Amino acid sequence: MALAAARRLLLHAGSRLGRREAVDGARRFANKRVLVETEGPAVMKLRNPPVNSLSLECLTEFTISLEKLENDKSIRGVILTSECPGIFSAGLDLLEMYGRNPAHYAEYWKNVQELWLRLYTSNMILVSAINGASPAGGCLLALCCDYRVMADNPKYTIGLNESLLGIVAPFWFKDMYVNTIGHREAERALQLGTLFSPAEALKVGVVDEVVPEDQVHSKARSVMTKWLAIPDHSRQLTKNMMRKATADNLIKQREADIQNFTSFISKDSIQKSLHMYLEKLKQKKG
Ligand SMILES: CCCCC/C=C\C/C=C\CCC/C=C/C(=O)SCCNC(=O)CCNC(=O)[C@H](O)C(C)(C)COP(=O)(O)OP(=O)(O)OC[C@H]1O[C@@H](n2cnc3c(N)ncnc32)[C@H](O)[C@@H]1OP(=O)(O)O
Repeated sequence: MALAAARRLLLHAGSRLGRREAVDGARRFANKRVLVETEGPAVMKLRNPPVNSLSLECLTEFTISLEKLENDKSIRGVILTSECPGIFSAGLDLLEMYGRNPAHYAEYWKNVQELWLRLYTSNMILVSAINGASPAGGCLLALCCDYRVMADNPKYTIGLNESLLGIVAPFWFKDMYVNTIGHREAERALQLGTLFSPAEALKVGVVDEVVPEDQVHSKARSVMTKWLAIPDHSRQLTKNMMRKATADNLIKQREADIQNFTSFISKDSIQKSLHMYLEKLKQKKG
């Protein structure tokens, strides 16, 4: 209930802000964690420092921004990128999955599902400009896009690394990985929790193109121009034909998937794994 109210408030605030900035001629709208520019090809920038982790608030704002763009019939495509230097997204927020209660886990997972379904089945053209590290949920965001351009910086890695955390990527993460890189590569990468360098990601097909870091946005724009030249109706029907079965697989068992996640993540052994992983992240600094 509280989240629904927050969502209504954000939508309302978002549209007020959108109107005001449009009057200023700025053609953009924003909430705290997501900035959307609609001048030229629309660009959606995640800005949830330090690492663009997908907290509940961030997921909510992301979903609302996407909804607003979907409702604007003049917007046919969106470039998804990050405002946090060196990080595309660190994925799901570990602090939403650690040390909370089952009701919180259920609420969080419902929102993860919601964002995924919206992104994966969007009628808009989605191009990701991957300008930093993109593990797990960060990779998931990129995989939802129709085309992925990644910055050529060996420090940036991408992949579904859940098994390294002692957790398991759910079946719909797995399905999308299989759809993108094929069964054998997905099986190996999921078990090993592989984080691919840009060159490896290109080779295996996790990304479509790797370009020098200073060209990642211009390349994403030129890709968008090419895709915008295709008639919407035929492209959308084709996209739907390719993705519907995967999305439907979650839609028909959303509630069971929430229950699965909640009981899995609540286990003492899984909480212990997450604790150790969080400690490792802290120690890396010291
Ligand atoms: C058969 C049964 C099956 C049942 C299955 C059912 C359901 C499925 C169950 C679970 C599915 C869960 C799916 C999970 C998906 C995810 O996305 S999990 C998150 C994975 N993400 C990561 O592993 C990334 C971890 N982070 C990093 O590697 C690095 O932070 C970095 C992104 C490369 C950035 O490095 P750097 O710039 O050096 O920054 P720091 O490491 O110093 O980090 C800064 C602070 O940010 C905190 N942080 C980092 N990542 C996260 C995160 N994902 N969530 C929350 N917080 C994060 C980090 O701890 C630092 O915090 P402090 O400053 O120390 O407080």
